[in-house]
Amino acid sequence: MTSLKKKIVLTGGGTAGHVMPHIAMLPRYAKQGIEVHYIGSKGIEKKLMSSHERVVFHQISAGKLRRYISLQNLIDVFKVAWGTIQSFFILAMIRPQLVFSKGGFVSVPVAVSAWLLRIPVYSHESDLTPGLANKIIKPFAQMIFYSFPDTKKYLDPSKSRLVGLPIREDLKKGDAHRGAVFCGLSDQEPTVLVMGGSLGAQRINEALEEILPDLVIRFQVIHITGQGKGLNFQHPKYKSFEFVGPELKDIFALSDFVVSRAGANSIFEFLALKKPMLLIPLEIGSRGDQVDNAKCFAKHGVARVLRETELSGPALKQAIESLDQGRSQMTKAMTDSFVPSDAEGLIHHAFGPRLGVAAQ
Ligand SMILES: CC(=O)N[C@H]1[C@@H](OP(=O)(O)OP(=O)(O)OC[C@H]2O[C@@H](n3ccc(=O)[nH]c3=O)[C@H](O)[C@@H]2O)O[C@H](CO)[C@@H](O)[C@@H]1O
Repeated sequence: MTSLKKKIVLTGGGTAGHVMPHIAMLPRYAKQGIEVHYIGSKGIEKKLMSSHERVVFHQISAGKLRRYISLQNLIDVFKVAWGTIQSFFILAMIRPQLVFSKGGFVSVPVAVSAWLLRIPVYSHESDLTPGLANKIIKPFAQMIFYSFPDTKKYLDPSKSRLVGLPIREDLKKGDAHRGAVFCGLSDQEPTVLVMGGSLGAQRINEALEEILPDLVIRFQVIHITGQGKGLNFQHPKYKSFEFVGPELKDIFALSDFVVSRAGANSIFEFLALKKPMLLIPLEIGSRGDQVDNAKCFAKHGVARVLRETELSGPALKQAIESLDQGRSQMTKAMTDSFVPSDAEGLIHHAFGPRLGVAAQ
């Protein structure tokens, strides 16, 4: 029997990109008195959720959805099967009104178990083209929400809805001075932030290393390198981090523009904060989702793109200088955003009836 308490189960993981939109939604659930559970693996989702006291985290075994032949795939079949059994019993115990999946390999066993238990499954696609997890989840889901208007053509119109990408509200409250103090830099000098998504990007780091001695003549450089991918470069105008937690909002506020991978969360955050961006989408060894994300932003004049296959020190330097010159034009183009600016509609119009939340 379904209890009367409003409960939601969240799932998704593997990289921060599959967790951040859930974090963005947490204050909204709290405001509505909704009890939040998270089913995930021992990976990044556990780490990121552990600082949120109101979320009950349930760890399951997870495998990876690989697109190539590997012995590891066989082992992972058993891990996924065990993860499905674990999810089934966890969901049977919680009996939430719905499961909300953000994709990533851990979400598939949770969605399948929810479907077996007749618990409605909703999913959200961050990227322009649907990822493997969402493709698998599609038949089990009541509705797939999406971020980019162009995603519409990949989904069934009666079972999908454009809502944008939930951004952490907190990111809009950054302070440049606080950012400068945190980085040991000045808040009066032009500053560029270089980041390679939540995992860092070795190729971007290498190209940057080549041009750093030149770049710091003109700019302060903040570099988010990714775990274990730091450089041996020291300069008073260069500051690097492996990963940044709550201080990221202040770093964003301090930065005049950004050089980044084209992960959906990152680029929607830059758009919301009106940060001009040079995107170097992950291309080599990827399904190409970031290439599509970047192309779409470039088409709307809110990003410039440097292809990974053309990436080199000199190409990066030239692209940064050219972006610096075209910054104000890009900021102007960001004023009329081509996507919904927030995802309030998600909770009120989509989940609302299930969770007993009135539309506002
Ligand atoms: C290698 C890989 O599979 N990448 C995928 C992954 O990227 P990735 O996990 O890098 O995802 P995104 O760039 O979308 O999001 C990264 C998130 O981490 C945050 N952040 C980053 C660095 C940091 O120091 N602190 C911090 O909080 C960013 O602000 C952002 O919210 O998910 C994205 C969204 O589905 C996809 O588009 C990417 O293709």
